[in-house]
Amino acid sequence: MGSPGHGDAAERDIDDLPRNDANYTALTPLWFLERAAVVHPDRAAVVHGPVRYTWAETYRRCRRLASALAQRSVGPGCTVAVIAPNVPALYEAHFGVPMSGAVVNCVNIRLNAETIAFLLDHSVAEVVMVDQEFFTLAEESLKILAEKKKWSFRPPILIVIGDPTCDPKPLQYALGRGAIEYEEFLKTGDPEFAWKPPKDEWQSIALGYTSGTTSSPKGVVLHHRGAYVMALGVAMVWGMPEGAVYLWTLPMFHCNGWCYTWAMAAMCGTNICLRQVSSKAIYSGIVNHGVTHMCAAPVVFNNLINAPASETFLPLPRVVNIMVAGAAPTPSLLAALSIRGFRVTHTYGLSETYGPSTVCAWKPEWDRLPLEERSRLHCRQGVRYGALEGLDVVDPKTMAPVAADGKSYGEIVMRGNAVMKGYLKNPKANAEAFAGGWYHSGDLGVKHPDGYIEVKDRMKDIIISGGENISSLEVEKVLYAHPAVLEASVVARADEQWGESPCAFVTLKEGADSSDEAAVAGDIMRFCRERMPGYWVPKSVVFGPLPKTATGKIKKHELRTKAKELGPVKKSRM
Ligand SMILES: Nc1ncnc2c1ncn2[C@@H]1O[C@H](COP(=O)(O)OP(=O)(O)OP(=O)(O)O)[C@@H](O)[C@H]1O
Repeated sequence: MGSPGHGDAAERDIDDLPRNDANYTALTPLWFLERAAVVHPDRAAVVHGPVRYTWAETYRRCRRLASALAQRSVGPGCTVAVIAPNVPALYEAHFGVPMSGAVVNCVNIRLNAETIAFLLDHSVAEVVMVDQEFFTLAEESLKILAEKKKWSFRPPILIVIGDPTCDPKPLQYALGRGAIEYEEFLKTGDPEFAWKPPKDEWQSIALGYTSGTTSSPKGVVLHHRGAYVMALGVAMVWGMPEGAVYLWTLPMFHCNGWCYTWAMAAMCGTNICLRQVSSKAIYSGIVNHGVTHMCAAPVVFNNLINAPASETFLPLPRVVNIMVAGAAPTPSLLAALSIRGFRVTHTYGLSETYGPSTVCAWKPEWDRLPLEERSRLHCRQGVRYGALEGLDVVDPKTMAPVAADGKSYGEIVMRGNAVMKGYLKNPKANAEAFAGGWYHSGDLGVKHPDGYIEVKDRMKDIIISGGENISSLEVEKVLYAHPAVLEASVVARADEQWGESPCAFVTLKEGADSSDEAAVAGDIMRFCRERMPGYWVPKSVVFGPLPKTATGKIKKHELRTKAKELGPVKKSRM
């Protein structure tokens, strides 16, 4: 069969035009900073207490950082670890470190010294930048590392980040121990440093370790291309306007703040730093700084809606957009936020996908539905980001998509430019994670007839009772609707009769009558029985505070250990 249209193949050269320096450049989010400094040089870029840097200043500071690192031979192939809460230096590291060619590794500040020693060793960190409050933690980690490596230990360059909003003593201590002060380090760098973008967009920009809620930490490596694509993708999905004021309620060390670090430069917005997240600090940011956007795990927003009136500022002075992800929000949480005037966007993703990769894209026709129905639909994790090319729910063995019936369980898998390069030095984990040409999330979900996916559980969290799957998330949704429940988490407990049965760990709201725990537990079980199949109802309810990760996720593995300590649920005599 001849080719359609005019002429023969030799005459068509539509695909023969070559790339050159004028029409092709490696994608990187670093250019966003250069542009922000040109477009809005005087606009506040980073605000932290009395500290305020404009975009022009931020660009100069980042170039200084890159130059100071380069002068010490820190460049491509090197890793710079940063141990800090949400302070300006951590934001600057997202640009300054990759501008030197090196990779930024933002370390979770809630880890212990042994784990940090493991990470610094694994990533071969050449530089450790540490906030003054965490200096002794870093010192302890380096001591552990030195003991382990013995003669082969090459101490990294140790930089301490001082914070004028804090007690100066820890800073003085760090300086006395020979650490270089961050501001002094910056002074050694050139503010006009001619940084170079990566030659290849596949070059690594960031390394982040998984929090280890399901296994030991794995080093997730991200590239410049993915960071660029996602920086634009996360702004687009939210309809984020130019000049947005973003409150850092989400740790920047958690997947680079879901790429909002780089996105804020793309949008020439203002970053409001928060050392410590509290409901009071959030409302104060909204009132005093004009915050328009913030992200966090459900637990942060759950605290916000349950905050005492003295810490609350309602009605909100303007619409405040919040993005919730990191764990499943419940319909009751979404409804409560909506009633208070927050515009909620629900997204879902993992460290391995640069943060969120699905969004429960809102449909205008849902506006007409009753609040309860709206919240139920909104709890679903939704559809893929524009920045992700593939997402499905499949049978993990055959890779065949499950039926879009809202019932058939499968594994959620992703593919595209917003999927990590891989785990650092872990070929076995990479082979498993990328089996069949997809990234395997380890999350179980269903696909609804409208194409929206819904996470049902982590594969490791699903409860199998008498051969039936019970989604711990579904049980939690109901528990959160109980008027006395502040927080709840459900795990499997061994059961003599059914193999496993749900065990609920619950924290009660302030003011709830907890004098008779057995009576409250009975009431909770009754409440569940009226709203779910009998075999879903928790057979045990344990009261107390719930263990959480730095990002506010409930540590289910610790609860599973507690459930194990309780021993099996005895066979009931009928
Ligand atoms: N909107 C959401 N709804 C339900 N679950 C979510 C949502 N967003 C994230 N998650 C859960 O969080 C997980 C990703 O979390 P993250 O990448 O931060 O790893 P982690 O749990 O902190 O650590 P580790 O991978 O070591 O267990 C997802 O796999 C999913 O189980």
